[in-house]
Amino acid sequence: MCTAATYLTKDFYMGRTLDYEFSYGEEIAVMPRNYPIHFHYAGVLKQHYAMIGMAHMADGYPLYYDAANEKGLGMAGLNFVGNAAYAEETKEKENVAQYEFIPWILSRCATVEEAKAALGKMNLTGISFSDQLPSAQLHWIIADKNGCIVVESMKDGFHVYDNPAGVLTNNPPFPQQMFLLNQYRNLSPKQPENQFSKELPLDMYSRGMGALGLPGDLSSTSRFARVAFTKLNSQSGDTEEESVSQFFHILGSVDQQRGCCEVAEGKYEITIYTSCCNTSKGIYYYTTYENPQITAVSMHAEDLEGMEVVSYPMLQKTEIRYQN
Ligand SMILES: C[C@H](CCC(=O)NCCS(=O)(=O)O)[C@H]1CC[C@H]2[C@@H]3CC[C@@H]4C[C@H](O)CC[C@]4(C)[C@H]3C[C@H](O)[C@]12C
Repeated sequence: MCTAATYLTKDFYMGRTLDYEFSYGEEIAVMPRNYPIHFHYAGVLKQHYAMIGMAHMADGYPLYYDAANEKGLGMAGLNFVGNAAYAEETKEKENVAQYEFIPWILSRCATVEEAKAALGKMNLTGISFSDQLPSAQLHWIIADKNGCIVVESMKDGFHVYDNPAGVLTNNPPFPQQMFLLNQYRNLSPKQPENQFSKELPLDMYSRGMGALGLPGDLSSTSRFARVAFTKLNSQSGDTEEESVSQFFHILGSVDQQRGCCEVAEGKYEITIYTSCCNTSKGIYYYTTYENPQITAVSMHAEDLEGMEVVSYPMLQKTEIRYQN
């Protein structure tokens, strides 16, 4: 499972959790403007926007899971197993392999509006990167400070939806996830009035009762509702520290602790990493399961006129700061 969210304060933030029972070995990868991107169909793109994100490095080529470019546009791929279906190659449109979808968009689009236009011209195919890395069944969230969309390639076609909630998890398809929020329209961060019955003197025995009924489990529909509620009611200051801290709290609402989601005998899904990218400033913050201390990689600390991808393995060891 995975969960993604956007957050706007003075800057625009976007991030995700990556939940799984094993890691593909991912690193924070900065792709400078002159790194030649070899697209499967479209040939080599020699110059493009620089980007930063989490990627599996395959012989120097970054297979991005989530990233943002220097213009402030962000994009993340989340599992969409059983529903994702890619198209066959076509002559009518520009073909893009699913594994290169993120760099294809982020290399050329500065905004969600531009991304929407680019999506209209492309055809997403299911071709694999390699035999070892078969095609992943994903759907994507694309966002900037002015808007957010979801892209779902399914048997019944290629869908682009506006995403007013600015969140995404996994199955079912996005319109159904949004529909299910109707069930929770009564939830509130405020203390609820007794609407149940005038006959009963029902007591407000606790704080936080306004959101009673918000599901607490780890299913993708429950995580969708929980992270939407948390994000949309979120209050924070707008400094970098306050925004980043708040963002990690938002995704903290869907954090997966080892032991609570058994996917096979003795195998547990956990939140491998949580990211928060300040897409306005090109700073990628992350925590890992074993290292809850926030660590950052800044795109602008690298030579963005360079030609090679620079990548940093995630720091996995907790550093506890003793005060005495
Ligand atoms: C496993 C992850 C989703 C985790 C998740 O959601 N787990 C819950 C399962 S469930 O939702 O409950 O069913 C996904 C998210 C992004 C993916 C990579 C994208 C680039 C690249 C694409 C290539 O084609 C194949 C290899 C590749 C490295 C991909 C590997 C893997 O597929 C990644 C990590």
